[in-house]
Amino acid sequence: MIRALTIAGSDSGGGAGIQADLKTFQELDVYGMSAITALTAQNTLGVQGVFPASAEALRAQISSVLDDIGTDAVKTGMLVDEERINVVAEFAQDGKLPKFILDPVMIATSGAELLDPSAKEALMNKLFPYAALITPNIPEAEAITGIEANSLKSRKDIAKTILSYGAEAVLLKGGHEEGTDTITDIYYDGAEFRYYTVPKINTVHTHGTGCTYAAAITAYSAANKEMKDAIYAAKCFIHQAIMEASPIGGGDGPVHHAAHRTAEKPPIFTEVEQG
Ligand SMILES: Nc1ncnc2c1ncn2[C@@H]1O[C@H](COP(=O)(O)OP(=O)(O)OP(=O)(O)O)[C@@H](O)[C@H]1O
Ligand SMILES: Cc1ncc(COP(=O)(O)O)c(N)n1
Repeated sequence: MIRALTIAGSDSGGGAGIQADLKTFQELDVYGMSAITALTAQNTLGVQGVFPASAEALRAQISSVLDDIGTDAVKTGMLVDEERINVVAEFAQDGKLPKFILDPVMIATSGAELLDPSAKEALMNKLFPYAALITPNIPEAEAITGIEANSLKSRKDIAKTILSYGAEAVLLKGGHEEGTDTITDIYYDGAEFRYYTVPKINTVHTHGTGCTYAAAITAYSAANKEMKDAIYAAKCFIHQAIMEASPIGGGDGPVHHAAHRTAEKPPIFTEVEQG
């Protein structure tokens, strides 16, 4: 059985965070495990409360899972603050986080703060160097680098800057791009840029897209797909999940994690450029 561990926050509404990750792992036939960084009281309208797990509780969860079951890949999502980042960094420094997919979650779609802004440097300095892939969305990438993502050139500069912190690769997600008919995610690994372009789906039901996408990349990496192939397969999975997202609740509904079972394969245009 292929195994994957997610270290992230719990979304009581079931659309993002740990819940999205475990649903995605299950859909992709990967045995899912979790270490919870915080409970959030959350629904499709927003985040009503955040209740961090103690550093001790977080460390104990990760140790319990790794000491007995082990894992083939690890994903991180909401890490709350520097204290919890330090716990994850202990495991990273000990070489215990294989195929580490780091989703630098900072602010929820609804606007809620999921990472203390003063913890940004710790995330970059203590965890980025251990990541196989970092998956920022546009606002996160701008906050990390201080570069405005207003052109292709600036996006490529952002990818290069993030990679310079020591990760193996970066995937700059384009979901927040405005005024376009297509969305492009940009991959960079120091040797090449790879552009994954899809038609934009006209929907507000995108709660959990970032978590689900990174979880699918983690699942495919755990199953030994090369990173670029894992991203392509995950892109297909997330696109189908957004296409069939449901208007559950009164706000921005969650993506449909089981959509890949029945939905048609989306057109994904891939372009490669030496970098
Ligand atoms: N309207 C859309 N149509 C097609 N693909 C989309 C759409 N919105 C997001 N995506 C895709 O979903 C994935 C997640 O991208 P996004 O930039 O929204 O991440 P995120 O902001 O971290 O997600 P979240 O909404 O969970 O915070 C990317 O592959 C992106 O291209
Ligand atoms: C626990 C948790 N983790 C991550 C997100 C980000 O997801 P989104 O931006 O889709 O709200 C979230 N809302 N909640």
